[in-house]
Amino acid sequence: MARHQTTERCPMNPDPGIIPVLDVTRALAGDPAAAEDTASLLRAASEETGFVFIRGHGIPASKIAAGFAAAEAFHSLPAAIKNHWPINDAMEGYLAQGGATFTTSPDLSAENRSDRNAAFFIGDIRPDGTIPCPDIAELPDFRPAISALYQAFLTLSHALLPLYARALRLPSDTFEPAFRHPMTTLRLTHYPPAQYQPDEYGIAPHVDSSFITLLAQNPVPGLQLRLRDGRWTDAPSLPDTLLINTGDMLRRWSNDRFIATPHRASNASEKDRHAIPFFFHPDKEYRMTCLPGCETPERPEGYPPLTAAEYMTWFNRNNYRHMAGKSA
Ligand SMILES: O=C(O)CCC(=O)C(=O)O
Ligand SMILES: [Fe+2]
Repeated sequence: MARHQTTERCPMNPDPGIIPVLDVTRALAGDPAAAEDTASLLRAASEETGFVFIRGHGIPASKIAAGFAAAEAFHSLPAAIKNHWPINDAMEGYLAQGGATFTTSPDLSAENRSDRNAAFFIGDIRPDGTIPCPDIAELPDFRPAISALYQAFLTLSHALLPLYARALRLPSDTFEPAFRHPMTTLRLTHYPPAQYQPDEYGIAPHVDSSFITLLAQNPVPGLQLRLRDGRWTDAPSLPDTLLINTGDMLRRWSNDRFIATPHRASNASEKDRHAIPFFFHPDKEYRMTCLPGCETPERPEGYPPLTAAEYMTWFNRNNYRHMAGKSA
């Protein structure tokens, strides 16, 4: 089997080459040489860009299309129906436009306007293995389509863990004990066409709390990343790929070796933008202590050990208005 792998330039990106495109087909099929090559490309992407498109991820296009169809149908329902599942303290349910503004850090989000998106959040898998996606009488396809997509994202996230371990030059099974009952959220986000005011966004600048986030986008682009030099650049919606980014937990756990790149999204088009991110976090009680090899003389250990749950409490309090002042 050929060992050589390349990252492609991204043809639709106005700043070409910023987000590498990585074909993970052979690595996920278990070819060890391909896994090493893929891991080293993932290392470069995680150290420099924090975002990478992946191809060959194995999730059928039809499953993703069915997920988007279900998400679009949900967001088209009357508000009175959507509000049957109001967002709760576990961050599950429907958050209408106006409910959230990301304020992760003042240098990312000094403004105070509400984000111009509406979102439906499906949270952690229950102890009996159920995906907590409601049955919606008006939309019989909703639960099956969304549960299937959730499951596919979860399976893929687990499959990527050995590559992330190798990318950090650690044994392939390093992350297994941390992801036995991962905290996971699937978010169905709708960015309607809108006239944006200055300092107003579809989703304001932020970093994700996750270990990694997997993102599916409909064909309407709108995501932007802040590069290391401070410039913002557009990310395209690239067909047949998923976009993966490093979240803040992996950044912290790797002692800043892998970067969590600030990003934001808006919809300046006349079409509806839909995005479906899947946030993959370690087990609640798993204590993240600086990963081996991430402590160097130039970069001495900077972060005290913290459980994933402790981190999430901090993150949610700082990022969602309805959680302000609440304890976990
Ligand atoms: O809409 C997008 O493309 C990205 C959304 C995002 O960054 C998020 O939900 O955390
Ligand atoms: Fe994000």
